[in-house]
Formats: sequence, C-alpha cells, structure tokens
Amino acid sequence: MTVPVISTLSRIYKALHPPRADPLPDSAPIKFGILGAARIAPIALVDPAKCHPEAVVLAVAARDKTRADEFAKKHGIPKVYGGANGYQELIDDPELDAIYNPLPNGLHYEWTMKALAAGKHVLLEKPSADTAEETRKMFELAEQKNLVLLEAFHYRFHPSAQRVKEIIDSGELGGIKSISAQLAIPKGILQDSDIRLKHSLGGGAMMDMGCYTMSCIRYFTGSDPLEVTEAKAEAPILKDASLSSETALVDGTTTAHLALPNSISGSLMVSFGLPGWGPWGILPRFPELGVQIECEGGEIVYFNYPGSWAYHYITVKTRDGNGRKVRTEKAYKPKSGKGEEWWTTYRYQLEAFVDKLKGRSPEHWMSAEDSIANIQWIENVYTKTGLGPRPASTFQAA
Ligand SMILES: NC(=O)C1=CN([C@@H]2O[C@H](COP(=O)(O)OP(=O)(O)OC[C@H]3O[C@@H](n4cnc5c(N)ncnc54)[C@H](OP(=O)(O)O)[C@@H]3O)[C@@H](O)[C@H]2O)C=CC1
Ligand SMILES: O=C1OC[C@@H](O)[C@H](O)[C@H]1O
Repeated sequence: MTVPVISTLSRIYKALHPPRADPLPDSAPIKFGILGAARIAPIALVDPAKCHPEAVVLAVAARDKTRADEFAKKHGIPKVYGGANGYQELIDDPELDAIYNPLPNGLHYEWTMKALAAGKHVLLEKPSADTAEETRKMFELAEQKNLVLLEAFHYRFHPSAQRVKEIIDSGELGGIKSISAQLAIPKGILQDSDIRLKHSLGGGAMMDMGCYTMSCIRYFTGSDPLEVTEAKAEAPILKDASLSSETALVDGTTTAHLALPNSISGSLMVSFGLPGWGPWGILPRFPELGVQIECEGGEIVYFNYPGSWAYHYITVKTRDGNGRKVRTEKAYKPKSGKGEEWWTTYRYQLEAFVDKLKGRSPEHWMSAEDSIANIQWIENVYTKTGLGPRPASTFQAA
C-alpha cells in the first residue's frame, strides 16, 4: 500500500512541477499567446509548454493590465497586453503562432473567430462555444484559412481514455448495452461570481461538466445519440438565488437519458452542488467522476476520467461460462508512442496540438465534426430540459 501511495504522490508532484525541456536546435518552438489570466491556463498550457521542447508561452493578455503583469511575472511570460484592446493586440502580435482561448464559454466564438481571422492557430477551451452553429462557423473559418483549431478535450488524449476505448473496441466484453457518465462536485465550491453560473457567459452545469459526459458517451460508444429521451435540470445553486432570468436559466444539476444506436442507453448526471450527507447533510460528498459501461459480457468502470493524469483506475469485470473475473488496469503511459507516466492530460493534448502544427500526424485528435456534434447534443439536452440552449454570441464575423 505504501509504495503505490508514494509513487502516486511523486507522479503528481512531477506532473505539477515538470522538468524543463530544452528547445530543439532544428525546430523552432510554437509561440503561444493566452487570452485572459484564466485560472485554468497554468495547468492547461503554461506548465505543459515548459516541458515541451517545441512550445513556449510568449504572451498573455488580461482586461486589467496589472492582472496580466502579475500573471506574466508569476509564470515567466515575457510579453504582456492589457486594457480594453489587450486581447486584440495579443491576437495581432506577429510573433505568435497560436492562441490559447480559456475565456468564458460565451466568449469562445468571438475571440476564436478573431484569432483565426488574424491567422493564428487556436487551442480552444471546452465547450467549444454556446451553440453548434457557432462551432461549425469556427471550424469552417479554420479550414478556409488552413489553420489548426482544437477543442481542448484533454481527457481524450490520455492513455487511460484510449485504453478504455481499446478494451471496448477489442470486443472482449461484447457489445455495449448501456453507458453512464457523471461529473459532479459538492456544493459550496463555486463562488456566486463564477463564470459557470452566468447564463450570459454560457454558464450551466450541462455546459461546463456536461460537455465531458456527453463527449465520453459519444467517444466510448463511437456514435451520436439518436434522441434525448428525458432531461431534467434542477435549480441554480447560487446562495442569493433571486429568480432573475439570468439566474433561473443556469442549471446547477442536470440529468439526462439518451437513446443511442444498437439499443444502447446512455445517461449522464452533472452537478455543481452535490448535497452533503449524514446528520443535517453536513458531511461533504466525494466528487462523482466516473464512467460505467455495461456490456453483453461484462462491465467497465473508469474512475476519474477528467483528472486521470493524477489518479484513475479502470476496473474490468468479465462474465463467461467459467464465472466472473475482475481486473484493474491503469494507463499513465501508452504501450507504444510518446508519453511519460507523469504527463498530464494537458501535456498529452499539447503534444498532439504541436504535432499537428508541425505537420506531423498526432497519435490522437478530435475532429471538427466531433466538436460540432458534441455541442449540438448539449443544446438538445438543454432544449429537452426546457431551459433552452445558451445564448448565441452577438458577435458578427466580418
Ligand atoms: N480543460 C479543463 O480542464 C478546464 C477548462 N475550463 C474552461 O476554461 C474556461 C475558463 O475557465 P476558468 O479558467 O475556470 O475561468 P476564469 O474565470 O478563471 O477565467 C476566465 C477568464 O476570462 C476572462 N474574461 C473575459 N471576459 C470576462 C467576463 N465578462 N467575465 C469573466 N471573465 C472574463 C478573464 O480574463 P482577464 O484575466 O482578462 O480578466 C478570466 O481570466 C472555460 O471555458 C472553462 O469551461 C475550466 C476549467 C478546467
Ligand atoms: O473543465 C472542467 O473540468 C473540471 C470541472 O470541475 C470544471 O468545472 C470544468 O470547467
């Protein structure tokens, strides 16, 4: 027991404090600029770039210049843009090759379109945009301009997600009968001011977390749903929940049932506010981070798909004439191909993004069609709940 705990902790430590990679003498690094001093940016791009020999974060922009300066100083980023035109100045910087867009969901479309228009490749945070139509337009522009656009579904790039897919596709367990995915955190974690709770910024649990569950269901079954058969959104979790329309349209918890081809049933549950348990509900609940796949000849439980780099397990239960067998697998490093045990999901994702920009074939990718279908089915869930899709951007592309 002691050894696995120590090896897990040392892997997590190394993932969060990655060794610096020296630049390659014969391959210029891809120079990234970051839109906004977002909380996700350090783990999703700054740290992965430090340990990638062909990536460097050269610039950051924030609405408030002081905030941009502080972020740049803390993360060793040489160039800073700030103020009302800061985002546009960053995008127009001729030294940059690629833009990382971790803005609130409702701003993904506008700033990705602007970045592509300025000739920059874009690594775009999930969910791609507020609507499928916006997502389609972004990918069309990227294609027209021969630029790379990737929705940052980092979990997909991790060997553990690929191992689960490999087990399913091997046919070892027979066809899938049902799949269920959850992503939920205990109540009290999000501040009322969080972008996830603002309808006008594309907030809502189905957007923020549901995009993962929808993506997992579609990826592991290898198909799009046929129908959202049932969907229910529960009240917002804001402490001062006045029922203004902005607040009332943000789902704190959503559950949905999906019909998929081959009579597969899918279900998802996402929440920003799992209630406590025990006396008066004072004991905090553990986050729900799993995918369960029931097949004709057994079952797979994949725990912690969004944070698989830190810790995960894949339990495979098989049933055959000889009874039941259970095995547990872990996959921090691919059996073949590039990767290290300590690489985060984001580091694997960056490897693929840089490979694509360098004209190499990434080992894994997420296609435009995949991103468009994912947000379309999120919209379909919202429609079924009665809340309706998130508001389309008012930005008009030139
Ligand atoms: N891949 C992953 O694991 C994760 C992805 N995400 C995604 O990343 C994105 C950002 O999430 P997160 O980092 O948690 O969010 P933050 O609130 O920390 O960052 C959002 C950034 O958007 C900028 N911004 C611009 N306009 C507004 C506005 N009107 N209101 C608020 N912020 C604004 C702010 O930049 P400025 O500094 O200029 O003020 C801020 O830094 C989301 O799309 C989210 O879904 C989030 C967490 C995990
Ligand atoms: O991308 C994300 O991953 C983890 C979640 O807790 C978070 O809200 C989301 O933005």
